[in-house]
Amino acid sequence: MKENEVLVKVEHLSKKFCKDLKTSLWYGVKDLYSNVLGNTQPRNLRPKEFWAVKDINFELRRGECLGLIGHNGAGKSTLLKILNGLINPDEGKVTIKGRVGALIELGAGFNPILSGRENIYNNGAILGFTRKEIDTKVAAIIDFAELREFIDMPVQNYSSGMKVRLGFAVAAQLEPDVLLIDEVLAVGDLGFVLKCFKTIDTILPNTAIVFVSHSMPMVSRICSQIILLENGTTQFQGKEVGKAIDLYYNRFIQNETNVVFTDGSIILEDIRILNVVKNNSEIPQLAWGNDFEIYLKFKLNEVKNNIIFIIVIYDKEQREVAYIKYNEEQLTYNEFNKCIEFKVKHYRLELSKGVYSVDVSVNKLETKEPYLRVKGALNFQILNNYDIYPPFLLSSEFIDLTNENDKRYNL
Ligand SMILES: Nc1ncnc2c1ncn2[C@@H]1O[C@H](COP(=O)(O)OP(=O)(O)OP(=O)(O)O)[C@@H](O)[C@H]1O
Repeated sequence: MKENEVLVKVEHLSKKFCKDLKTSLWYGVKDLYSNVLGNTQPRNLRPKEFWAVKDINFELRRGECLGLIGHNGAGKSTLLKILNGLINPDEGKVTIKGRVGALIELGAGFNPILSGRENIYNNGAILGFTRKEIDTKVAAIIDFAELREFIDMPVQNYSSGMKVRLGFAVAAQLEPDVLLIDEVLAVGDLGFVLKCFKTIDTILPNTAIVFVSHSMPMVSRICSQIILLENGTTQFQGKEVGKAIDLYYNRFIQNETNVVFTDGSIILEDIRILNVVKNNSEIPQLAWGNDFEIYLKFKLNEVKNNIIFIIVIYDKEQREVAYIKYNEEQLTYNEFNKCIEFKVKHYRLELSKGVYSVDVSVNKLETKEPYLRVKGALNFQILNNYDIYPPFLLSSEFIDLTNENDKRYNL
C-alpha cells in the first residue's frame, strides 16, 4: 500500500438532469438513438435541462478527507453517486483505485428481504472479499453495529438508526480504500456518531474519504479539504477549511428582525453595537477580545416597574452561546419620549471568530411573563486570525514550570 497515492481523480465532471420526467424520457430515447449512430459529441442543454454538477475537478490521496458542502440541491449527492458508479456522468472522467465503501442513501445497498447477516456477506462480496475473508470480519461488524439480537432479522424491519449502524459498520470494517459518506450519519444517535468519528480517525490514514454533510462541526472535525458547491458549480475549493465554512455560513445570514411575541406595551426602537471595527460591511464587525457594548432603546406605551431585559447570543449553528440579563431597577424612564435607553457592556468578548445573532426579550421580573420577544434583533461578526471551532477562544497565560522546584503549585 503506497502512502499518499492518488486514489480518486475527478476531471471535468458534469451531469445534467431534466426538470420534467416525460421530457427526460424522450431525451433519453433520442440520446440512445444518436449514440447508436456513433454520435459521442457533448450535447448542450436542451429546454428543461440543467447542470446538477458542472465541471468538477479534484484529486484525493490516501489519508485525505474531502468535505463536500453546499445548500440543498447544490449537487453534493449527485457527485457522490457518480463517484460510486450509481449514475453515469454526461461529461468528464472519474478514476478510482481500490475498493470503494459507500454509505450513501439510507438502506441503499441492502436487500430488504435478507437479514442483516446475509446483507453483510452480499456487501462484502460486492467489495470483492471472499466468503472466508468476510467470515473473519463478520463478528466485528455485528459488534460495531450493536445489532447482535437483530442480525438475523430482515433489514426491512430495521429502524433508520439501525440501518445506518449496519451500513457504517459494513463500510468501515471492511477497510475500503475509498469511503464515500453522505448525510446519513445524521440519523444515528450521538453515541453512535461519536463511535463513527473514532473509526474514521482510525481508518483515515489508509483511506481516502469523501464526506457530504450540512453539519459544519462534523466537517471541521474530519475534513482536510473542502469543495463548496452552489448550483452544481465549485464556489470554493481548497485546504482552508475555516474559510470554506465561513463562506457557507455567509450565504445564510438574514437581516430580518422577527418580533415573535408582543403584548404591545413595549417596542424595541433601536439596537446597535457600539464599538465596531468596521460598519461599512453588511454586518457589524468586532475584533476578538474587545469589549462588547450594545445600545438599546425601548418605547414604553405605559410605565412599567420591575422588568428584566434578556439578551441571548446565538452562534451560526443556532446554538445559544451566551446570556446577558439586566434588571431595570436603576433605569430612568423618559416621561416625555415615553422611552428608556441604556447600554450593556461586557468586558473582553472572547467568542471565537464567526457570525452571531442576538435575541432580545423583555419580561416581568417576578413571573418571567414576556412583554416582548425579538428574534434576530441584530447580527454581528467576530474577527480573528485563528480559525477554531469551539465557541470560545479564551485568552490565558502560560506559566513555564519546567525548571521550577516550587511547592506552591501543589503539583
Ligand atoms: N434523478 C434526478 N432527476 C432529476 N433531477 C434530479 C435527480 N436527482 C437530483 N436531481 C436534482 O439535481 C439537483 C442536485 O441534487 P442533489 O441531490 O445532488 O443535491 P444535494 O446538494 O445533495 O442536496 P441536499 O443537501 O438537499 O441533499 C437538485 O436540483 C435535484 O432536484
